[in-house]
Amino acid sequence: MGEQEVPTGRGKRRIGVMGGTFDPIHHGHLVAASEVAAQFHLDEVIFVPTGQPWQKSHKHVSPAEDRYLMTVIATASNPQFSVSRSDIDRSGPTYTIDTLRDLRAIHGDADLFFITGADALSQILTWRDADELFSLSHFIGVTRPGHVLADPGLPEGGVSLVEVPALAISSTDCRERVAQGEPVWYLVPDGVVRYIDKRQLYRGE
Ligand SMILES: Nc1ncnc2c1ncn2[C@@H]1O[C@H](COP(=O)(O)OP(=O)(O)OP(=O)(O)O)[C@@H](O)[C@H]1O
Ligand SMILES: O=C(O)c1ccc[n+]([C@@H]2O[C@H](COP(=O)([O-])O)[C@@H](O)[C@H]2O)c1
Repeated sequence: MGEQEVPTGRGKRRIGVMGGTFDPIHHGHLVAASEVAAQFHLDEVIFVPTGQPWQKSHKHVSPAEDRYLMTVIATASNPQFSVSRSDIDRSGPTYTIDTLRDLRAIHGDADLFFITGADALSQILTWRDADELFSLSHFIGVTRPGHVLADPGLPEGGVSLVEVPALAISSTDCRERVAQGEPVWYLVPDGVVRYIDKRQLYRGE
């Protein structure tokens, strides 16, 4: 495991921000957050489920409350992990610029590190107010099987590229497996398997 040098204020709290639709949250998300927390000496990682992910508006997305609760269940046992309702409680489409402004308002002068997989990172210049994003947070792009990890042209020093253990898991695949009656044990945390079953998520998709 590498140790990462990143620009930061001395003595400031270091907070990772893991945004995602988490429909459902899976071990790929959790391993990415855990690995970045270790490599970047983060004090905590806040998972932020999206409210209305506008770039997924053509797809069916499960109710925000279900995605929030699955994220809480998945992260509950790790004292470094917490979950924010910021995006699901804000009305309208979810933009990371708003997420980061909300977190900055709450966490004062902490250093923020927004974690994205290689696929999300490659799209980042299409995000709302992309130019301003990089003044609010450092960005960390992580490897993801099937995707090329590269700096998509962010301002100098705005992004770090990090290798994390490869888990070829996607939420899409998990949903399809449930719909077809196939197991998702060990792809998602046990409590999330139980929650999907209890709420009958993804059955008719
Ligand atoms: N297996 C994985 N390894 C590394 N990063 C991942 C992995 N799966 C998702 N991510 C990253 O986690 C963040 C949230 O992802 P998201 O909730 O959209 O999951 P997903 O599996 O990509 O979902 P879907 O298949 O529905 O698009 C994104 O930055 C994404 O790139
Ligand atoms: O800000 C934007 O315009 C924007 C566009 C697409 C995705 N994002 C964020 O990227 C993160 C991963 O998104 P997704 O759709 O891959 O689950 C999540 O925090 C989203 O809010 C943000």
